[in-house]
Amino acid sequence: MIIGCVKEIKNNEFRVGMTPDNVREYVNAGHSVLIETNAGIGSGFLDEEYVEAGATIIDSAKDVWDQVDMMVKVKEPLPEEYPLFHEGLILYTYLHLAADKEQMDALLKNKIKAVAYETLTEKDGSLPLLTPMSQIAGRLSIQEGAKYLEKKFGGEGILLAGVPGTHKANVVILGGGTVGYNACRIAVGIGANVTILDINLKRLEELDLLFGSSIQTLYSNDTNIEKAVKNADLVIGAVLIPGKSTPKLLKRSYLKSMKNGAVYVDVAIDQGGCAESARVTTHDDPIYVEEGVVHYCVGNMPGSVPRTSTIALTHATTHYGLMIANKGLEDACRTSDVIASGVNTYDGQLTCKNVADSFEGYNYTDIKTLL
Ligand SMILES: NC(=O)C1=CN([C@@H]2O[C@H](COP(=O)(O)OP(=O)(O)OC[C@H]3O[C@@H](n4cnc5c(N)ncnc54)[C@H](O)[C@@H]3O)[C@@H](O)[C@H]2O)C=CC1
Ligand SMILES: CC(=O)C(=O)O
Repeated sequence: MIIGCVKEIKNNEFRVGMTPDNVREYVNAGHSVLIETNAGIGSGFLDEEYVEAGATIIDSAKDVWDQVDMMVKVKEPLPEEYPLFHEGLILYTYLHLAADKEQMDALLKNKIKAVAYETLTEKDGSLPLLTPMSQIAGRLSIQEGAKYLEKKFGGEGILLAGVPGTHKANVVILGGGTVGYNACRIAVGIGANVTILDINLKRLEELDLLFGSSIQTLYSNDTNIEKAVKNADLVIGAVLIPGKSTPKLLKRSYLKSMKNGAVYVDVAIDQGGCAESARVTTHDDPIYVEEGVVHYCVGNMPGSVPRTSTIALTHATTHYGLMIANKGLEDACRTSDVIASGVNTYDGQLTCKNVADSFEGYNYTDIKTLL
C-alpha cells in the first residue's frame, strides 16, 4: 500500500501523523511511505530522518493526497483539503463528525473510507487512539485553567494551590474518564480541592479508591452539577459518549450563579462541548468571557505540546494502522471488530451509529454489510 502523511494545517497544530520510527515499521512491512516536506518539523522530526527511515519526501501536499491509498493524519481534514480527496481513499485520523456536518458530507460525497481515531474501540470498551491525547489534554486542562485564573486574562486572580492562610481553589471536573482522571491527578497534585462527577458509579468507586479522601466524588445530575459549579473556581468539561454530540450539562443559567472570573475549560469541545455556552476557540485566540466566566474551548489542546503528543499518539496509531495497511481495510474489518468500530464513513454510507444518531435525516449502515 502507498501510505502518506501531510503537514497539519489546523490553527497551531504542530503534531504530525507519523514519526520516522513509524515510517520504518510501515516500510519494513513492505509499504511505501510519502511524507510532505517539513510535515514533522513542528514536532522536531526532520525530513532527513524520514528519508533515513525509508520515506520519500514530496514537495506539495496535493501530490501526497493524489498518490496515496491511505492518509495518516492527526486532525480532521479542513475544508481546503476536501478538494484533495479521491474516491476510495482510506483516511486514518481524528474526525469528530458529530460536531462537523460539513466534513461528514464531504467524506460521504467523495466516498472516503474514513477511520476515526476517537471511535475505534477495543474489546474491553477502551478507546486506545483517544486515550493518549485525553491523558495529555486532561493534564493540560489544569495548566491552562491555572493560567486563565490570572487577573490579566479576566480570571479571579487566585492561585490554585493557595498559600498558608488562604483558600485553595475549588476544581470541579465533569466526567471521570481519561481526561477527568488526568485533570484530577494534576489538580490534586497542585493541592486544589477537587470534586469529580460522573454517571458511572463504578468509575466513581475507582476514583474514590485511587484518590481517597483527597477528592469528593459526586453522581452527575443537574442538582449536583448546579451546586458544585456555584462554588467552583475552575470547571473542566470532560464528558464523552463515543461518537455522539456531548450532552450540555453546564446550562447557561448556571453561569449566572458562578463566581465572577471563574474559568471553564471545555476539553470535550471536539464533540460539541459540555456547556450550552461553549463554542470552539483556537490556540491563537483561546478564551472568551460569558456571564463573567472565562471559557477556554480549544479543540486541539495537545497540539500545543506536539513533541510529547506526536510520540504518544503514534505509539497507538501505528499498531492499528499496520493492521489496516497489511490486510487492506476490508479484510481488516472482516477479521477485527476493533478496526470496524473505527470506520465512520465507507463508500458514501455512514457506518458509525452514534454519529448517524447525532443528525436528523442520516441513516446508519453496518460496515459489515458493505464489505
Ligand atoms: N480538546 C481537545 O484537545 C481534546 C479533547 N478530548 C475530548 O475529551 C472528551 C473526553 O474524553 P475521554 O476522557 O477520553 O473520554 P472517556 O470515555 O474516557 O470519559 C468520558 C467520561 O464521561 C462520563 N460521562 C458520560 N455521560 C456523563 C454525564 N452525563 N455526566 C458526567 N459524566 C458523564 C463517562 O462515564 C466517562 O467516564 C472527548 O470528547 C474527547 O474527544 C480529548 C483529547 C483532546
Ligand atoms: C482528541 C483530539 O481531538 C485531539 O487530540 O486533538
